[in-house]
Amino acid sequence: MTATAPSYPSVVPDAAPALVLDGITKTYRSKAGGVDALRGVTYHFPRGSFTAVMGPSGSGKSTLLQCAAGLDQPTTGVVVLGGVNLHGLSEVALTKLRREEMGFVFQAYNLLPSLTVYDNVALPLRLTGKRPHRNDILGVLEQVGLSDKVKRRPAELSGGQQQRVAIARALITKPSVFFADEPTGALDSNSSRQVLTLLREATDRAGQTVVMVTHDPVAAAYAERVVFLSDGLIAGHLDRGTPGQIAAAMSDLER
Ligand SMILES: Nc1ncnc2c1ncn2[C@@H]1O[C@H](COP(=O)(O)OP(=O)(O)OP(=O)(O)O)[C@@H](O)[C@H]1O
Repeated sequence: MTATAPSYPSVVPDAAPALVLDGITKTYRSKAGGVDALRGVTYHFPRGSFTAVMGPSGSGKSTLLQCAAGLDQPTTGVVVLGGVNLHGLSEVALTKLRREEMGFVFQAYNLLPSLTVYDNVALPLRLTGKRPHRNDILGVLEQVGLSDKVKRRPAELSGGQQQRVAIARALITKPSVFFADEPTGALDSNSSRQVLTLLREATDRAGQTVVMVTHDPVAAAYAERVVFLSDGLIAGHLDRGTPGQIAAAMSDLER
């Protein structure tokens, strides 16, 4: 891939972190025995930061994201998002928090095939009982460069365009934290660059926080910090690394 190096934010992160992981462990139990996917992860994600999470296959990246977003429960430890401790929240309260404060961008775009682009983007507002305003929907679609695709259905779009719809859908609720799991995994370099630039802008312009799991050092270089996981633990971090430096750090981990 040949993405150009991103610029970094002038935003100074607030003192209160957007997201806190405190002593997170996660053990999956199965008939074959337990798997310790996370073995004690403590990390503060500053407000307005863009953090990439990398690590070898099976190191616990997706598990970390799932626990941080309240999609799965840690075995022990605490997740605090925007000052709210997720532990002990009812499923209803957690769903509300997810819909209002979190945006999700996954490798599979998860758009509803029967809805138009416009209605896919309006959906999160409808789910929270808010009336979507046409100008707001058109505004985010313009932001992601899809003003001319409003009436299309997902199957009539390229992968990169579908992912940009998914980002518009995540942007519409103005979430404080974006969780992205391999958001460019299925995209070519040009589409990847567009998607990563949108995530970068969410932090730089709107002060939102992005946590992105990726295998791709070029994608990770859009973040100001890469946190490396190894065997369920944070093994270190790299600030403002180039793709080459990030790839070298990954090779060291995989040795
Ligand atoms: N539902 C599950 N049941 C049992 N074990 C699981 C489950 N989900 C994940 N694991 C195990 O937990 C560990 C961490 O998995 P996880 O998917 O978080 O890793 P990852 O770093 O995201 O991997 P990859 O890069 O391959 O996607 C692995 O050993 C995996 O096999």
